[in-house]
Amino acid sequence: MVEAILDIKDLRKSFGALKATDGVTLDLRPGEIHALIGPNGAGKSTLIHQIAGTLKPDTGDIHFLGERVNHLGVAERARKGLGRSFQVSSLAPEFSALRNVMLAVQSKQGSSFRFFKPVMHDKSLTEPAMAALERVGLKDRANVPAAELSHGERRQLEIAIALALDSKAFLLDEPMAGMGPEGSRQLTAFLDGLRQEAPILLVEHDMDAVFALADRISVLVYGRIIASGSVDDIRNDPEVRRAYLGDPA
Ligand SMILES: Nc1ncnc2c1ncn2[C@@H]1O[C@H](COP(=O)(O)OP(=O)(O)OP(=O)(O)O)[C@@H](O)[C@H]1O
Repeated sequence: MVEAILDIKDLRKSFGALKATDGVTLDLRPGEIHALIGPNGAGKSTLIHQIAGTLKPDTGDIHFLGERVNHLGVAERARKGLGRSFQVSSLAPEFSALRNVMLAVQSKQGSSFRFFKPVMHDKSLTEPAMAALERVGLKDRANVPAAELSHGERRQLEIAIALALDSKAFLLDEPMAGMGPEGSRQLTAFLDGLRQEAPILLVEHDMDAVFALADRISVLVYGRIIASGSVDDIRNDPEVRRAYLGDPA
């Protein structure tokens, strides 16, 4: 069996009486896009935040590249190669797109201060940062402050940062949100290729994108995975159709 890059076992998280994550077990294998779908409030973002390290699970295990990472903070997980793009952005809004990616390159190189070189002229930072921006289609927006980018462009910028960090897996929470049809098409094509580099756990409401991209789909309802399988399995699953895809009960 193929070793999973990311392995989640029996994860649980409650907010008061609400079981937002209720015993979730799933994995992410090399080369795949594993989509996580479910109705609003099903617990998709809560799950992604626990995997990324921004939220602490009550119980359960998260293994990344064979190592238990429950105790690690978000920055440490990112440095180990867990790349992410969230609904709530983690960008430095006043910095340009380029500078935001350069910060990631710099953190990966392990040097937080450079006394002898003005950073914006340091090619060891600017070149990989520009390359990452070019890959996500933001080269022409490199000098625009993150705060002035559109919602969709900020998502692209977060993916560029994840690329610059040499991510070994990507956690993407609704990357299509706020994109027009053309933007969604471009991002779909980009993610299609990205899976070769590192597998993607994709939370997405855009079902066209999910059905076009996913190798596997897991369906989350009330914090539980009610079904997991191929696109065809999920499309034809009567319980999924009732709970999520809108069939009458
Ligand atoms: N910090 C919190 N405190 C209390 N309840 C929370 C908190 N975060 C999320 N919840 C609740 O947990 C449940 C799951 O929310 P979550 O945002 O994970 O769902 P989701 O599937 O991502 O929804 P959407 O598709 O709308 O983004 C919801 O009922 C939500 O109200």
